Amino acid sequence: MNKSTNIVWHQSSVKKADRENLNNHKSAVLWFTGLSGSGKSTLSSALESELFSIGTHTYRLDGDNVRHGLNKNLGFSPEDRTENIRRIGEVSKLMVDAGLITLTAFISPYREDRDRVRATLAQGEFIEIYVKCSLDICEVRDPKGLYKKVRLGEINNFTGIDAPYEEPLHPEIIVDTENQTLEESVQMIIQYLKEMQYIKGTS
Ligand SMILES: Nc1ncnc2c1ncn2[C@@H]1O[C@H](COP(=O)(O)OS(=O)(=O)O)[C@@H](OP(=O)(O)O)[C@H]1O
Ligand SMILES: Nc1ncnc2c1ncn2[C@@H]1O[C@H](COP(=O)(O)OP(=O)(O)O)[C@@H](O)[C@H]1O
Repeated sequence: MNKSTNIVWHQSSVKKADRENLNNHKSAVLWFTGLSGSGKSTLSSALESELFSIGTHTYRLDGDNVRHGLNKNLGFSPEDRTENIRRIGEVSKLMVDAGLITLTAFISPYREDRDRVRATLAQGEFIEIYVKCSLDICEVRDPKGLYKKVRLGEINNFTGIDAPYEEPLHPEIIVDTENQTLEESVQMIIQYLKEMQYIKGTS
């Protein structure tokens, strides 16, 4: 709902296309989604390093980090998760407008919320990457000890346990972190970005 009235959109004289030309690559959001422990942070971080090393302008937004600041007033109820993703979507849109390849690492469990972000961006600017990993393996990995806390009854509404995760139906990319190495997943995404001409490169 828009509470503001009497507001008028102001066009910038420097356009997204100008920034993309200057950067020598397109801008887009790489939207990583998956269970806690599936590998969103690890993979998006490794990919950002790789993109940075080949001269790409990037920025990465990560669930835990954003919840320390911009979204510190939000919890894990369905409504708060929806608002979390809405805000991240808006921030991502600004970053795409700024010419960046933006990487986001949020569970983003609801299909409708992800699709809403997709709908705010232009065709091809939202690249959904499903970081696929079974709940069993995520729980074995338990990088932050959160699943252990869930089993001890210390955390409620945990995604995959007592809160839903809706798998993407038609993601642009699926990485299977149970069966692919980190490097294989990074290269798979780099390959996609080259093939679809977001970044320059052979193939
Ligand atoms: N109840 C519950 N459910 C899921 N996750 C929880 C919960 N409580 C805390 N955490 C920690 O918060 C991180 C998820 O935040 P997100 O902003 O990505 O979540 S969401 O997209 O709004 O669902 C998540 O980070 P990742 O493990 O990196 O996914 C957890 O570290
Ligand atoms: N192929 C892989 N890809 C990504 N992470 C992996 C892989 N194999 C094992 N891991 C491990 O799984 C854990 C994933 O944790 P993290 O990246 O924080 O997940 P998320 O951000 O989705 O919660 C890390 O400890 C990482 O080292």
